[in-house]
Amino acid sequence: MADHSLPVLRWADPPDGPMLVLLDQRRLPTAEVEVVCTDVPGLVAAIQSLAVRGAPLLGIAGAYGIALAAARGYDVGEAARSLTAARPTAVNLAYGVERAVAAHRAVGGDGPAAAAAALAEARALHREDAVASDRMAELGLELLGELLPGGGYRLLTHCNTGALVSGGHGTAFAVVRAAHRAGELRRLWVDETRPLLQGARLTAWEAAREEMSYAVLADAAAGSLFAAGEVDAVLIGADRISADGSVANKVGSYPLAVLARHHGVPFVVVAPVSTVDAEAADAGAIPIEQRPGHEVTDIGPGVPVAPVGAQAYNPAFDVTPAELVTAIVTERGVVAPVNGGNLTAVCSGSPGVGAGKGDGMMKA
Ligand SMILES: CSC[C@@H](O)[C@@H](O)C(=O)COP(=O)(O)O
Repeated sequence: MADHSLPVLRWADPPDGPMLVLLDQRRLPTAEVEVVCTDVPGLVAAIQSLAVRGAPLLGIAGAYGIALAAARGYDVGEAARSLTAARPTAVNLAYGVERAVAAHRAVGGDGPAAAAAALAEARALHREDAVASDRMAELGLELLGELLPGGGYRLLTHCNTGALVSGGHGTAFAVVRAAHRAGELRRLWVDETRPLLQGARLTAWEAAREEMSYAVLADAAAGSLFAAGEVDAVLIGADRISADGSVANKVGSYPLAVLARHHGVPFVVVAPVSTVDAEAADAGAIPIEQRPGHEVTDIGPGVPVAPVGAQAYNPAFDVTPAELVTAIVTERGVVAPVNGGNLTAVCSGSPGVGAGKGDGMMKA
C-alpha cells in the first residue's frame, strides 16, 4: 500500500536528453500526474510552486538538478545559485546542491565524467535518504515506547512528512507508519495545514493508502483536541534546525509546541542530520520564506475569499525554540534533552557525549 503508482521523483534519459520527472504534488490527491523538467529554470519553477516539496526531497531534487545542468551543458555554478535560492528555509536543498556540485568539481568540473559524477552523487543521496528514513522510523518508534508506555498512540502531525518528501518513507510520517505497522497507532490527527493544505491533501492521502485510522482537522481545532485529552504526542518534521536546537518547520508548528507544553504532551521532531545547519547559531539565523499573499487570501487558484486588495501575512515556516521540543529523532540517534551540545554530539556521531545520557532517551 505504501508505494505510489507513480514514483515521487525519477531520472529519465531518453534519446532527446536527460530529464527529471516529478510526481506533481500540486495536483494530489485529485490526480496523479507527472511534471517533466528538462532544464534548471523548469525545476526551479517546480520547486517554487511546490510541485516537488518537503525538505529531504528538495535536497534530492537539488542534487539531480545539478546533474541535469551538467548533463545538458548548462553553467553548473549558475544552476547551483538558482536552485539554492528557490526555497530559502529548507537547508536540505542547499545540502543536496552542494554535494552534487562537489562531486562534479572533483572530476574536473566539465564534460561527461563530471556530469556522471554529479548524477551518481544525486543517486547516492536518494538512496541514503531511504536508509535514514528507515532508521528514524526505528528510533522514533522506540522513543514513543519510552514516552508513552501504554501504547495505542493518538498522534498529531502537521504538514506532510511521508514518502512524498523522501527517498524512503519520510520523517515524522515514517515513525507514524512504523507505529501503525506495529499495531500501536490508535488515531492519526492530521492538521489540514493552511494555506496550502499539505495535511488535508497529502498526509491524508498517504494515511488512507496505509489504511490508518485518521482524521483531518482545521489547524485552529488543535487546541480543543488537546484540551479534550485526545493527543498523546505531536510528531513533525523540520526544514532547518539551528545549532542551538531551534526547529523551523511548516507554519503552525510553533503553536502546536506551545499547546503541547501547556497540556504536558511530548513534542517530537523527526529529521535527518542533513536538516541540521551548524552554521545557523540560533533561530534568528534561519531565513523564513515569505510566500505570495494570494495563497492566504484565495482558497484555491483564482478563488478569492478576502476582499480585493486585501494584504496578507504568509510566512511558510515558523520556528519552535529548543526548550519546547521533547526530542529530535535523527538517523544517528535521538537528541534529548534538546540543546546545542546534545545536538552536536548526536550529529557528529559521538553518542553519549553529553547527549541525554542516563535519561533513557539517547539512542544512537
Ligand atoms: C519533510 S519533513 C519536514 C518539512 O519539510 C515539512 O514538514 C514541511 O514543512 C514542508 O513544507 P513545504 O512548504 O510543503 O515544502
